[in-house]
Amino acid sequence: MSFLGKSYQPSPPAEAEGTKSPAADPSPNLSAESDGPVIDVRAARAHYPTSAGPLTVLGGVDLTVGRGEVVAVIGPSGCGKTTMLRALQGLVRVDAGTISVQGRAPGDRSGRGTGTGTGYVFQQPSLFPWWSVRKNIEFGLRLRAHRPRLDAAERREHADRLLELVGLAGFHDFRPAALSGGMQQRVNLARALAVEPAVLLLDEPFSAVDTLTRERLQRVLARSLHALGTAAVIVTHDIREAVFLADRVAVMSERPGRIVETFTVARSHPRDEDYQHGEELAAISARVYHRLRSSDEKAHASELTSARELVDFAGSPTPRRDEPHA
Ligand SMILES: Nc1ncnc2c1ncn2[C@@H]1O[C@H](COP(=O)(O)OP(=O)(O)OP(=O)(O)O)[C@@H](O)[C@H]1O
Repeated sequence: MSFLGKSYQPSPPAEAEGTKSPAADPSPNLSAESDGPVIDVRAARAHYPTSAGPLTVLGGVDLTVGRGEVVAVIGPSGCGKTTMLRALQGLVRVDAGTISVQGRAPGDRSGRGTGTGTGYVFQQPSLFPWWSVRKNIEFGLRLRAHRPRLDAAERREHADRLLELVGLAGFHDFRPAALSGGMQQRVNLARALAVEPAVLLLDEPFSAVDTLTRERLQRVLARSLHALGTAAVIVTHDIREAVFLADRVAVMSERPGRIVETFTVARSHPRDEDYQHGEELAAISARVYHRLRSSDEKAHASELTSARELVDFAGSPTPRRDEPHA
């Protein structure tokens, strides 16, 4: 895959690096398991215990994500998007239904000790402030438990290539505090990608930056995922962001959340700035918007009815004693 004038390739399977056979320890990106979906969620229900009793948050979520596929999840605030990502990490247990990530239970680190090959990027970058940018990324490389160990020179080279991939070539010696929020989020992304996860989970990753930086980061993310063949689930409130990044946009209902409709974004990658501001993206975004709006209206229909009744009631003049009753 050509990148910024150079060639970036994910690590070859273990055999090519001369240590283990790929069958014994396959790459998450290139494994023999790759026929099935990387994420398979079926009728998943989950709740949080609260002082007022159990709060059902996931109301039967169905979601599949194929190898290298990017799915954006969009839905009203509080509908359970973050909870779904937490369930994919094994941090929230489902009461009913099933979730598998790379054919295993979420968070299952048994077996080959490879984990589920899942990476995370959250709203706020979580970099080690006392380390340089390069060292932060090298930390991600050390987490590649399923890979042959890299020596110091290889780690450095990998880190620099990842920095180049996210458009930060030359910033390797900077400390995070010397970078803008958007640049820090790029480093965060590079560190998450360094693990070479089969799937990256992103929770509103760009909501803390200004519009132009956000759009730049969206392009960086889109081309990085595409270059590495990494599948991703991205939770966002921004419809255009969802459409720009995703192969499919899944719309979630009000809590208890479930996927009520999925839109396919047929446009191939790489997607550029023209696409980001073009009519095609606007048209799909409008369809997603209308779907969100119609489920919002349905969810609030009873509220609206009561509000209307209230207005009717308040609006109807109270008969005065001296007025004749109708
Ligand atoms: N640890 C918890 N204990 C109890 N309730 C929780 C907990 N975490 C979240 N909730 C509740 O679960 C519901 C779903 O929360 P979640 O964060 O998954 O929603 P969301 O769709 O990601 O929201 P937003 O878009 O606002 O970030 C909310 O009503 C929230 O108050």
